[in-house]
Amino acid sequence: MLPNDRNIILIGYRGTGKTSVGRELARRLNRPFHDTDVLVEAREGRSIRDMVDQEGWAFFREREKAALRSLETIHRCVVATGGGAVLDPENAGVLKAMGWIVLLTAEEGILVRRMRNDPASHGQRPSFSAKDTAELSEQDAIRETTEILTQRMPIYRRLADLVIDTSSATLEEIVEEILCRFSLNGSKEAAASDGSGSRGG
Ligand SMILES: Nc1ncnc2c1ncn2[C@@H]1O[C@H](COP(=O)(O)OP(=O)(O)O)[C@@H](O)[C@H]1O
Ligand SMILES: O=C(O)C1=C[C@@H](OP(=O)(O)O)[C@@H](O)[C@H](O)C1
Ligand SMILES: [Mg+2]
Repeated sequence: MLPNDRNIILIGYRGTGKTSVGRELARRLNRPFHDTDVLVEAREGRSIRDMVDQEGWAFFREREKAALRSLETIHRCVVATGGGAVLDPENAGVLKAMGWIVLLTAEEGILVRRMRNDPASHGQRPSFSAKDTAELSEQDAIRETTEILTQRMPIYRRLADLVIDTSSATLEEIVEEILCRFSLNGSKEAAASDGSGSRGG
């Protein structure tokens, strides 16, 4: 498979833009787009919030893992993962094998504000704590986000081939950066694989 035939996989915390960037990136590349949250909700016929409220987080994580497994053999696609998908080491291995991994990051306060302003949060982002997200003060939500990011960032960074801070970037700028780096990366890989990169000046 040519390097640029690889899948592009988006990882990162809730609200970093994986779904929005992934959808636009797929459009620009004219490639299929898969969002694991959407796959899980479609298969279960209910929202993530209902799944978690009625069955618990473990139920959702099992369905998320199955959704990821169903994507294992795809090529030339763009995949947006849910922010917690990488926590399962088997999922991390599947993602690493699936393609080129882009980690999206943003400052905690920006993430909290984006999620509070996102209508999709109610159904797709149930609280990790006992209190409902909407009941948390902004400060408590920032504190919760900071705590969870402290645990997750090492996992995210270990998997990432490219890291983009989205805190003050527009969707367009992020997509352009990924397209540019994907094409550069692809030509480097192609050169390395056919040896043309070794003929230095
Ligand atoms: N770069 C950005 N600048 C401003 N708002 C953004 C940006 N990326 C995403 N958003 C907004 O943040 C919210 C969450 O985006 P989403 O793509 O669902 O993120 P994720 O899939 O990582 O949770 C949405 O309301 C989206 O419009
Ligand atoms: O970070 C997480 O554990 C989660 C992130 C969400 O997806 P987004 O990252 O697309 O919001 C969704 O999978 C669920 O609420 C769990
Ligand atoms: Mg998403």
